[in-house]
Amino acid sequence: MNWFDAGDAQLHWREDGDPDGAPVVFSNSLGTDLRLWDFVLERLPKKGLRYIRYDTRGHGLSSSPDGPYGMGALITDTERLMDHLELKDAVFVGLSMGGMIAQGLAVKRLDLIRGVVLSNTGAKIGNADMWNERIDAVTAGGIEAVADATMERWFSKAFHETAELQMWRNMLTRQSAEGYNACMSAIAGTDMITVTSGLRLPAMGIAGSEDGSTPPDMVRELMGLIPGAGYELIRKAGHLPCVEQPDLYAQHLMRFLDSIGHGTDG
Ligand SMILES: O=C(O)CCC(=O)CC(=O)O
Repeated sequence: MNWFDAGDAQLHWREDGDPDGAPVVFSNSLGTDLRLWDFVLERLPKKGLRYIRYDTRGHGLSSSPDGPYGMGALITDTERLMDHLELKDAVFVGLSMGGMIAQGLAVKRLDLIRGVVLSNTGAKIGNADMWNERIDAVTAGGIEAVADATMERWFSKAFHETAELQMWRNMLTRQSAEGYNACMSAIAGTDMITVTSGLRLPAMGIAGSEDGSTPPDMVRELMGLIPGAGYELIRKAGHLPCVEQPDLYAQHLMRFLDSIGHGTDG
């Protein structure tokens, strides 16, 4: 178990794979912790690549400083963790909120980032009314109050028939309500359209055909901002295709890494 003091937040992080390998950093979505990536990591090679993941502040085992947060704080946490671990030229895989962190970090510290996978995310997600409504609901009734609706957005119809759904619902409802709300404020205040349009780096988007949070059109539009970016649509998956379709997710990720020689170019 690893714990890093990022200043006003303490971050829980984990490392897998080859300690001497090329770094791949994973960043989670709202309401999840670093276990989000378990199924994908099981399918990735043990040699040549070093996998780093962490719990965003307000989530998992990381601390939950008083909110609201700005996206800048979430980006700075990640920057500090990567500096602490002396990571350079990493491929950064960010899902939803994690994808916003990826965009901001690439704009701020391109030296840290060799390429980005922007999964189930956008340059801007939702609008102020939508986020304020959800923050109010959680303030009044806790995360439980929004959990069923969230499962509808996160997972495909078929996944709702599985017993596993309850596990992910538990992950959501066991997050800190204060941390969850504080991160919603960060997303609500984020619009990356202008800055992401200036990014020039290898990039791939991943969307889920049944994503009720960040639908395929939103991801396609985002990838249209970055010249040369790839785009993959994963069918039979909602907002978390790394959970529902980990084989395909790992295959797309490996294809992207291979296409830029990450982990194979010495
Ligand atoms: O998943 C995220 O990081 C933000 C997008 C969202 O609202 C997810 C959800 O529907 O709960």
